[in-house]
Amino acid sequence: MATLTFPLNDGTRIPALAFGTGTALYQKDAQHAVEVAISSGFIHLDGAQVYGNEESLGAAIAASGKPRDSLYIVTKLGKLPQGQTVVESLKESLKKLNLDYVDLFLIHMPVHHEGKLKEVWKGVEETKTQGLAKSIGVSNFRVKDLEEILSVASIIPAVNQIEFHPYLLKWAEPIVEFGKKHGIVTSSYGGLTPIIRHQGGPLDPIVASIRERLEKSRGKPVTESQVYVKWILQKGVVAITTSSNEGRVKQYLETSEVPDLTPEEIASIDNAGKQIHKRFFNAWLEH
Ligand SMILES: NC(=O)C1=CN([C@@H]2O[C@H](COP(=O)(O)OP(=O)(O)OC[C@H]3O[C@@H](n4cnc5c(N)ncnc54)[C@H](O)[C@@H]3O)[C@@H](O)[C@H]2O)C=CC1
Ligand SMILES: O=CCc1c[nH]c2ccccc12
Repeated sequence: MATLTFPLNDGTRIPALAFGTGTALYQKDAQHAVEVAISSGFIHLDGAQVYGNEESLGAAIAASGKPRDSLYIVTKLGKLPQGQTVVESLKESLKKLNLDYVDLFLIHMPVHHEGKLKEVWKGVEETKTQGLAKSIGVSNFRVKDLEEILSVASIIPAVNQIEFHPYLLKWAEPIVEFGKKHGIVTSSYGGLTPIIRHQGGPLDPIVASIRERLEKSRGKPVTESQVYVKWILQKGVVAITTSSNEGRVKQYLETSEVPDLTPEEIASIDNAGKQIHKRFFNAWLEH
């Protein structure tokens, strides 16, 4: 089955389902997990400087034997050491990844660059101009952070990666809508939170019944995690998940075979999700 992709504002396309490397499951060594993900069919791999495992991501890419242009590799800029430029920082990452370019380069967190965000964005633009990154974007940006860089941007960010699940929808929806207005695709992490980090909430019976309906319609097993991934994708949001369990890796990819949720089902998840506000990453975003 063809990989679902979303168009970006720079003419490229981003694969809608991604495998993440920023988890305590792998810590400094994501090589095995990424090898399993690639051999299972993932092409979009989400890395970051702060994960401290770019070498192992690079080793898995090399071991896969896949042509470079068949994979979609992301890394994120961490705090910049005094005196280092953004271009120099990405070059260091590329060395660790053993790559000539990344497909997408993101500012990981605006709080890493207090008072210097505009300057840093200009540096990120330079990485694209030099061909070190095909696309550029941001992560954990609120509307006010996006507005700050848009005020100086020659290149509009292509992507904003944020925590996104129904229990954070009230917070995230205005960011997604702002992104749509400005041609910025939202990418999500933490999407399985209602299953793995906040069970027992109002979504549980609703998603259980949607899962059952989809399973009957598909004629093959459907899991609740696939329902959440479907919900994310049908909102036009990229879904980043991860697992060291091969069965779950394959299950994420099989989401493409699951029938669509109806507009009513999506609305029922939205409404139940909005009854609660839960954030599990980057607590500073609450302030
Ligand atoms: N930009 C940022 O600040 C952040 C980015 N990320 C990126 O997102 C990636 C995905 O991370 P998460 O959001 O934590 O992913 P997630 O919310 O999809 O959770 C993944 C975890 O859930 C487990 N899981 C999956 N299905 C399950 C099930 N049915 N029952 C029980 N457990 C199940 C997996 O084995 C894995 O441990 C990271 O690896 C990283 O690349 C993550 C956090 C912050
Ligand atoms: O990307 C966000 C979550 C994360 C995973 N590992 C680290 C290490 C340092 C900062 C954030 C994270």
